Amino acid sequence: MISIQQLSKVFKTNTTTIQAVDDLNLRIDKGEIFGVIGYSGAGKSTFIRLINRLEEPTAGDVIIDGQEITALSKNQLRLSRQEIGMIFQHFNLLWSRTVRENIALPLEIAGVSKEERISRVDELIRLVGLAGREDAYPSQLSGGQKQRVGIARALANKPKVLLCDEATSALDPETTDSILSLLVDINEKLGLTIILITHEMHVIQKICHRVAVMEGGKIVEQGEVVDVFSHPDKAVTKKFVEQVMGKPDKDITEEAFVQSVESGKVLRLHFVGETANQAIISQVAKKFDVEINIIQGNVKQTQSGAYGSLFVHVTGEETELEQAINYITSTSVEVEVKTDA
Ligand SMILES: Nc1ncnc2c1ncn2[C@@H]1O[C@H](COP(=O)(O)OP(=O)(O)OP(=O)(O)O)[C@@H](O)[C@H]1O
Repeated sequence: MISIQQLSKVFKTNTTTIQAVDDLNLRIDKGEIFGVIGYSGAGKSTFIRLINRLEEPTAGDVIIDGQEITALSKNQLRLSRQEIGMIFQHFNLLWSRTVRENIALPLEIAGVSKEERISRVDELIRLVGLAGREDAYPSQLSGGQKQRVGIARALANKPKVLLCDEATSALDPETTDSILSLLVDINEKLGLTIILITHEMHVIQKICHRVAVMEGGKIVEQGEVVDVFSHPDKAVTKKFVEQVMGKPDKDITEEAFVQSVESGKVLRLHFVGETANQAIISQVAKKFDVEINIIQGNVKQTQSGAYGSLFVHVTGEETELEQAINYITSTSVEVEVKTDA
């Protein structure tokens, strides 16, 4: 759906030259939720604004659904932008217009008839969960509601792509989650391709299929979210993974527990991908005559399955224990035996 080739942006001021985006290459599939994460100054905002040419590239190409965006004239670009919706951290709503009027604005600009506008706006209001608030002004809305208006407005012209520029950064955690769920819902219902930029790994974990990590204007690492979570390569990626997983578990309590058990086995079960969805613990407890105690665990759901580990103590007859471990190993859960008491 989107192909980005050797994309660069250099800002020149009187005193300095800043390479904000440096030779980016990326392919994003149709229907994908693709996240770009990076710290402040990494070049994320510049990158996302280059996609719809809110920022003009210094070099490189952006191709969306076969159309070379970077080759369009100003007039062609205006039309083409109707197919690229965008939402912003601070919503960018018109304060003098109601919810309904804000959502209708891009339809007015596109020359859609009044009758059609009314029915499209009604449909969008239902889609984003704003029924009952149609006639409110932005100043009367909560942050989450304002972003819902932003999303409805971005979707008004049925775009192929939705760009999200730190869309949840101004929201509290609970509202963030409700907006992220709405984005997943829209992605699934409409098959919309979504590109988002963020500095929060939680956002990536919750809704993205793939992620690219940006640093110094470059993409330093990219892949499926679970793969990046389980094998972060670069130091910057490891720090982002720690944001949601905490520091790698080398904690004293684990060692102390391993020392203290008198029978059974202490295992660490590693989940990467689909497996955590299979309720493996309850299956093992039902199939084999063993007791399983979960000592500690940290498993996060991502769009492409779960990632994390569980630290468990399993007790029972030796043969049952062995069969249980063999069974777990036969799934894609990785088993690490910490003790053999
Ligand atoms: N209009 C501009 N003129 C000059 N320099 C700019 C301009 N816009 C961005 N930059 C510089 O480009 C670099 C990348 O900025 P950008 O805003 O894209 O990063 P970011 O990862 O989105 O960070 P943040 O989340 O803080 O916005 C920074 O060094 C920034 O100062």
